[in-house]
Amino acid sequence: MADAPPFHSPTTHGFVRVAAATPVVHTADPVANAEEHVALIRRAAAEGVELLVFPELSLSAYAIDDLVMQGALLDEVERQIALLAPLTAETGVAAVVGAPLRRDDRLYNCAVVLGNGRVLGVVPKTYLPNYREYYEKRWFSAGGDVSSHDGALTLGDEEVPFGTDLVFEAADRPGFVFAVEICEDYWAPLPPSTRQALAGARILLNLSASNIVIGKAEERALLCASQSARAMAAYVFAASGWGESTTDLAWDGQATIHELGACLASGERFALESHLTIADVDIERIGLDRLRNGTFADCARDELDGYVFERVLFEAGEARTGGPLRRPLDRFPFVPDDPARLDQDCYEAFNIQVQGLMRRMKATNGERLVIGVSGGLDSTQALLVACRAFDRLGLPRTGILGYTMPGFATSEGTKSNAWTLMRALGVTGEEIDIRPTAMTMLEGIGHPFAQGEPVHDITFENVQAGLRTDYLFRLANHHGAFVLGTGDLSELALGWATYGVGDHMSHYNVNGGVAKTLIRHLIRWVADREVVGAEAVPVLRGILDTEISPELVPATDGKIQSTEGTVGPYPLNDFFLFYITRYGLKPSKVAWLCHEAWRDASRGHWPAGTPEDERVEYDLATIKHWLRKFLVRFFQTAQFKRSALPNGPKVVTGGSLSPRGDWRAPSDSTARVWLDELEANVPDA
Ligand SMILES: Nc1ncnc2c1ncn2[C@@H]1O[C@H](COP(=O)(O)OP(=O)(O)OC[C@H]2O[C@@H]([n+]3cccc(C(=O)O)c3)[C@H](O)[C@@H]2O)[C@@H](O)[C@H]1O
Ligand SMILES: Nc1ncnc2c1ncn2[C@@H]1O[C@H](COP(=O)(O)OP(=O)(O)OP(=O)(O)O)[C@@H](O)[C@H]1O
Ligand SMILES: NC(=O)CC[C@H](N)C(=O)O
Repeated sequence: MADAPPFHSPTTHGFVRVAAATPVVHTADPVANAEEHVALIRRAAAEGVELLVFPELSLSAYAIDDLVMQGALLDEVERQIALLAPLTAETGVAAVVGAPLRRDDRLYNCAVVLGNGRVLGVVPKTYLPNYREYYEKRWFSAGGDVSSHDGALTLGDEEVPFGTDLVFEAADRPGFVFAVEICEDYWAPLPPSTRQALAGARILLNLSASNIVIGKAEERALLCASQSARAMAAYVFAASGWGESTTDLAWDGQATIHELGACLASGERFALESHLTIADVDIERIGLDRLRNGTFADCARDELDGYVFERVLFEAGEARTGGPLRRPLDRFPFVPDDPARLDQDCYEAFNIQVQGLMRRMKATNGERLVIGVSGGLDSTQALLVACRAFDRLGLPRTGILGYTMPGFATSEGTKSNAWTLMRALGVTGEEIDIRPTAMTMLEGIGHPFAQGEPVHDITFENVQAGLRTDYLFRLANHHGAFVLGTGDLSELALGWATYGVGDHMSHYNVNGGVAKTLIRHLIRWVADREVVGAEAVPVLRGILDTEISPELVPATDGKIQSTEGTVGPYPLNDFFLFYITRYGLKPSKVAWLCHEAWRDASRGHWPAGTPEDERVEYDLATIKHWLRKFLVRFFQTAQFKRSALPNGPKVVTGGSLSPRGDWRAPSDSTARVWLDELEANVPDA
């Protein structure tokens, strides 16, 4: 039996390591340029790169004007291609180089794809710029109508596939399919890479020689980002830099790698040394996203009518890339590290919540709502949303009826936070002690706690959670109000709520679309910006410092009931939730990514405002332990709660778990397939 693929390799988890090369250019000197190529291919191999793209006309240089028509130069370019090809077998790197090549009395501006020691194929440039500073039609023929079915290209003694209809596919690595276009091609309204993607290419390469003028780098990055988003692909862009002739123009050597709209890596511009820009692209995620988004396949059916792409097969070989992962990876998928992005996300999340509630208040002519205020994170966030909604609707905050309802395990700390918060926000505060009613119910059902026995089981917990909800619903009737729900997305993922007659139910829930890790930052954001006034800021900071607890079971030996002690740390659960619901990734990949993100607290960035004591790390065994529990909760035991949810807005792309807002699943399923995959593919140590 073959050995299991190495767990700690990006290749095992569906990544391909790609690079954009920025060689120092030697004007009209193919021999010197080939030397730069050799050095960069070797360096790429040492970095575990599997696919490397060079700039446009990288073997001749781009800005050589009429010299590109010289026989000596064209012959030398062909000789250097023949010398470079074997290096791709020796190193295992597939390399795409730029070259002017002749066929049938025409000269083409080409991308030459080298792999497995030979020329796999040659793709001519489709769109030749011939305006302002560009004169390409003076030298080159446009390749748009060149099809590999109309004949090969002769290079030395070899006949190689030649056309704009080529996509290159690794026979031994599902989804490792790439295609190439050349500079101006992606300035066209319909770049060739669009159809290449529809034909199955997941990695799109652009060999470019784009002179730099003010503002151009931003424009190129925009095109790369948008093409990677629209074509649902990775887009690798390599522009020529230092050494290109500055007779009339200048060259910055921009190199970027984008995937599904996001920038994974960008190289140094205006550098004087040859260098590589490297990133691991997730071809599996691209495949899953295309699968999920039916529009991609529908568009392929419409737009590929009449186009026949030729698949050129090559061998990618065994996994050579070791960890760590070479791409940005947020520890908190719902909470970006970048402060500007986090600010924007908080602004949007808070306003989505506020707008959702305002619409419902308007639609019901509501002027009052009731909410249970515990002094915990979720009810605090819902209360902040309510205050802002009331302010914007011009309603007095006294119409928000906050009830703090101490039970058998409510601590003085949270109760006093609840009161301070309600007072600081100027809402109507009331207190209802639920213990006498809870005792009556426990007695009525014959529960041993009513006889003085310290039995703190699920029934004991749910009697309290249920009574609070019962009170809130009847108070709503009594005051002509509706009940504002507080349960968050992470709790819904875990089924961490009391079903039906419990905190699971409300008339409208503003938090159901917000993950717990984001709720923390939202409260911080509201406090920092004094969105609901300055008075509540100190108590909001105090609430952020309180351990998360349902406070349904009394503390033992001074230790309060810890939610995260039972369900696992929310940062891990939110990580699992995001990758499983948003992309449908396998548990083993989620575990590996999570380990990459969390194994070393000193690596990478933390979202602004993360306290020092929350900057922790997790080993693989811990991650596997909690992921196992998550899978059971998420796939097996919690869905019935999600199948019956109150209304509330979808907030994050990671998904809403409402059966109407996004996630649909059976309430009687099993977690077996996910657990089996986890056990089979994640080592214990
Ligand atoms: N698939 C399915 N279809 C229909 N019914 C199903 C079912 N699976 C279980 N059930 C039934 O559902 C009941 C179990 O569900 P449920 O009554 O909700 O009870 P359960 O999930 O066992 O307990 C609620 C949990 O949430 C925690 N909680 C409660 C309140 C607030 C917070 C918080 O911190 O936010 C946490 C609490 O500590 C406790 O661990 C059982 O009667 C079971 O028979
Ligand atoms: N002592 C309490 N007084 C009033 N309402 C409560 C009390 N305890 C719980 N609730 C209500 O039940 C909901 C669920 O309780 P839970 O403890 O999960 O939430 P929380 O305390 O707001 O937030 P977190 O789960 O982040 O601690 C609360 O949001 C609140 O609306
Ligand atoms: N080499 C090219 O195709 C350059 C054209 C491209 N539109 C540019 O502005 O850089």
